[in-house]
Amino acid sequence: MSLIWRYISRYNSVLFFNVLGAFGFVFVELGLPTMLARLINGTIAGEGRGHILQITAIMFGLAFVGLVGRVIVAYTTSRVTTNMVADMRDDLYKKIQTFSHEEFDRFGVSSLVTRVTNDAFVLMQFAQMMLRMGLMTFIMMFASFFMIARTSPSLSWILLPAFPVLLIMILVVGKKSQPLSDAQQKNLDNINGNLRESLSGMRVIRAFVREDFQAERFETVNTLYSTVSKKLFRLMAWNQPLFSHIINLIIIAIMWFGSGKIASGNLQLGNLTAFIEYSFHALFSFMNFAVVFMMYPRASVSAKRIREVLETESSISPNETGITETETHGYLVFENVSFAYPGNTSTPVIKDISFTAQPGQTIAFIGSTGSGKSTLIQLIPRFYDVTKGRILVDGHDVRDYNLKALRAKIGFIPQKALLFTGTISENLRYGKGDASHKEIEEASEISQAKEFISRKPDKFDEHLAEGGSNLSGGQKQRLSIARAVVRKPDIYIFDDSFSALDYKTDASLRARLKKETGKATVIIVAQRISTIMHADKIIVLNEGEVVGQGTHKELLKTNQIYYDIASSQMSKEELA
Ligand SMILES: Nc1ncnc2c1ncn2[C@@H]1O[C@H](COP(=O)(O)OP(=O)(O)OP(=O)(O)O)[C@@H](O)[C@H]1O
Repeated sequence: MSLIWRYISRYNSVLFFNVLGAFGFVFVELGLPTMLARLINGTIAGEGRGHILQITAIMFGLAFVGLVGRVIVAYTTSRVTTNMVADMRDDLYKKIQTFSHEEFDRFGVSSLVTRVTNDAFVLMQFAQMMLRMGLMTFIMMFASFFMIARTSPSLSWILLPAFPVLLIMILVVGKKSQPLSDAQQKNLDNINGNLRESLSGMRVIRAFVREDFQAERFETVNTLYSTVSKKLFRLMAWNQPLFSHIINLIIIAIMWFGSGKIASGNLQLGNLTAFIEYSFHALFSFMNFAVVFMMYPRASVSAKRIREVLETESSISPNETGITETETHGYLVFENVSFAYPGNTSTPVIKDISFTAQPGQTIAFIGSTGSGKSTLIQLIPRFYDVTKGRILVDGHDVRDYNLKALRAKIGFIPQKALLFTGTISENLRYGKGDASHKEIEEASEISQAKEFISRKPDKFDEHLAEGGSNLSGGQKQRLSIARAVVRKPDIYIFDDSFSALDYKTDASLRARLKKETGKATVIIVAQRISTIMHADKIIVLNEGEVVGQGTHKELLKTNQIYYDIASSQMSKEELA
């Protein structure tokens, strides 16, 4: 509730009209039976046509006010709740953007998607119910009781037993539905996760002819979701008919006792009619209020999930007031750096690594798979923070930098090239919005992408599908390199970014890149010896430790692991 209030209270003036509309509506709904009672009583008492006309005119007027009240409530409710959910999603998105990879790993991408889409939607539905019905029924309930007591205090007692019964029903349903709502949202996370994985991995699924297997997996999570949903809806399904049944019993009782009172001359017919109407309003308001209350557990689960995201502080602080300018550019120092993934602190993936890199130098990392190469380079732009030791960029600890300024120094080219929906030029300008056409052309030339771009019908305006899926792996890698080159960073980090290129393109790209990155520091992770053999320094990693450093020639002589990798890829003549 507090989360919803935090958002809807931003629209106080619209809310004011909502409350006004609700009061107007209640006034009319209770005013009409009051007028009806006067009409019936007056007619029976033999008051003339003038009286009937007067009351009918007032009832017309009231009905019109009621219409306006309803429209105001519906309009203001829709306005406030759509704004609420839009604001909430904006805040969630902004928050998620600040998350480090640790938080992404912890929440899981699918769960974050469900929280932003479905959980926010559940809250919107709840807020709509609350504003449309909750407030109105609340006012209606109290106003009806007042009118009931005023019309016939001696009949009012009939209503009393209904409320504890209805209250117990509400509480039982509320208590039972909370864990079911919780499970329902978690199962929805699982459906999302399953769907994400299987849709993005469709090619692998087809290649391995595992459609049936995947369909079974989907069916399992889908069945789990529907089983829990059925339980929840079954619980809800009993409610409304039971409520209506109790209300009907009470109305019958009122008619029974009311008729007795009319017969004995203690109650007028018009007053009984109005009393029944008031009782309907009181009981139905209570029922509607109960519906809102029963939606509460589900909404509170969603609110909790949204609050979890909004209240999570990123383990990597953006350090807004940190260093933004440095005197030197491209100096990189690792000082006894160790790192363990969060939640796995007992087994460090990087162990006590030290090295230095200077502008103009190329430092390469090689090692068996899982030796920690990708992890190590992710520490430089602070995707994760070191567990021990420190990393210095241009003489300052990376943690002392303004995070954006630190990342602006770095051109990171990830292992898996990811492009965004849009044109090629939009993708190339991703890191430098104001780059000229000449700059993006130059960058694509350096990254050996210009040739295939020129063969595209729309050249740089060629549209790329989601994730760049209408390009080959090598083309995506070349564009992802060009995107980094456009920024002209101080430090380039290539995380096995040449793996999808053929040997010839790989060689020409590195030759052009060498010229371009003359003053920059280049860090390369690669599996291919040919990609890194010309590096100024090659660092051999094994199980997170440095087991050798030197040039290609030196390592061939001194390092067995390096020699083994090299000999598996090069001929004897090349090795000699
Ligand atoms: N997000 C993560 N959470 C926990 N452990 C991880 C995570 N990412 C990687 N690891 C583990 O860290 C170790 C090093 O992985 P890393 O990706 O750095 O190796 P790599 O040398 O780059 O391998 P490759 O050459 O296959 O890409 C591996 O044992 C891996 O299982």
